[in-house]
Amino acid sequence: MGDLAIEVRGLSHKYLERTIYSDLNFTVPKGRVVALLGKNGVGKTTLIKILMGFLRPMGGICRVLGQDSHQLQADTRARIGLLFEGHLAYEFMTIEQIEQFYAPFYTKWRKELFYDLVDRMSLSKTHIIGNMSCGQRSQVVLGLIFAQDPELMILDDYSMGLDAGYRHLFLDFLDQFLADGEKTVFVTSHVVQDMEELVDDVIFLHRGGKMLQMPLTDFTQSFHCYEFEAPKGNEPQKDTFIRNVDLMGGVPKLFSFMEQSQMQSHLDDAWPDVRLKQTLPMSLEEAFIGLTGKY
Ligand SMILES: Nc1ncnc2c1ncn2[C@@H]1O[C@H](COP(=O)(O)OP(=O)(O)OP(=O)(O)O)[C@@H](O)[C@H]1O
Repeated sequence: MGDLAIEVRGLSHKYLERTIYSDLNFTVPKGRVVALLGKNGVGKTTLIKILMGFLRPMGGICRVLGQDSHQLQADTRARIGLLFEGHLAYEFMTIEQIEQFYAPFYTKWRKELFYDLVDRMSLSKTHIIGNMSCGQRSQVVLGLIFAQDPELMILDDYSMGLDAGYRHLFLDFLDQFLADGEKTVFVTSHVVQDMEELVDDVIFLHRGGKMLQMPLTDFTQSFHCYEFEAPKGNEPQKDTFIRNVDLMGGVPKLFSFMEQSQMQSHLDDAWPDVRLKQTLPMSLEEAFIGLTGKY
């Protein structure tokens, strides 16, 4: 238990009649980098609200650094660096003022890390945050999070508004932050390709709360994309083993965790006119879409 940064057991939540999760279970061991991936609206931000105690779940257990998430003590919160929807509440402050405002709350405050990131924007320290671009504000927020030197970083869509250069700069900072192997990061992102270098485990969250958690390397090795041929109108459909079928783009493809020979046997039984042609290489983003669908 003491080795878990996040523990979610039997979690359920609803908005009116809409079930977001009915029995969500996963853990984030300390020292791991875990990405929560899912399509728009599956409940990623809701989960982060629950983890931080902003929202009380309707059922189940949610513990963060060993404490119930809706009863997190102030000293536990100070060990968590949170990026929440990329926004800053104190937009009337200047760069200098916000750094001075945050510093006393954190015992391990590292001012130099804040300025290391923020100085790269070549803005005066007296620049008011409310007058910055969306990406510049994100940069300030990220600087504030790194300066906290948190044990656990929870990042809800860190890429918001950052251009490709600043996004990669952030990833470099994150790499340094992770260097001692003791920090934990729980991240949601729509920039799936960034996750390839960064994360140890992925959690795919689907609509209605079904999920799949596995080491990223297991996912990339075991999830396959097959080109197939089938008589028109007799293409295979999704089932337990066929996770998705894509007929757009000229090359008909199906996606599955099954090896090619097993999948061909399955097709022989279920779709006798369908023949697999070859395994196609996939980027992580293509695999994500293959698993979750385009829409
Ligand atoms: N306070 C609320 N009241 C009613 N419905 C809500 C509320 N907050 C979120 N929802 C709905 O719950 C679902 C999950 O929302 P959430 O913001 O957690 O999704 P998400 O996975 O973070 O999406 P995105 O990737 O677009 O940021 C959405 O359908 C959303 O419309």
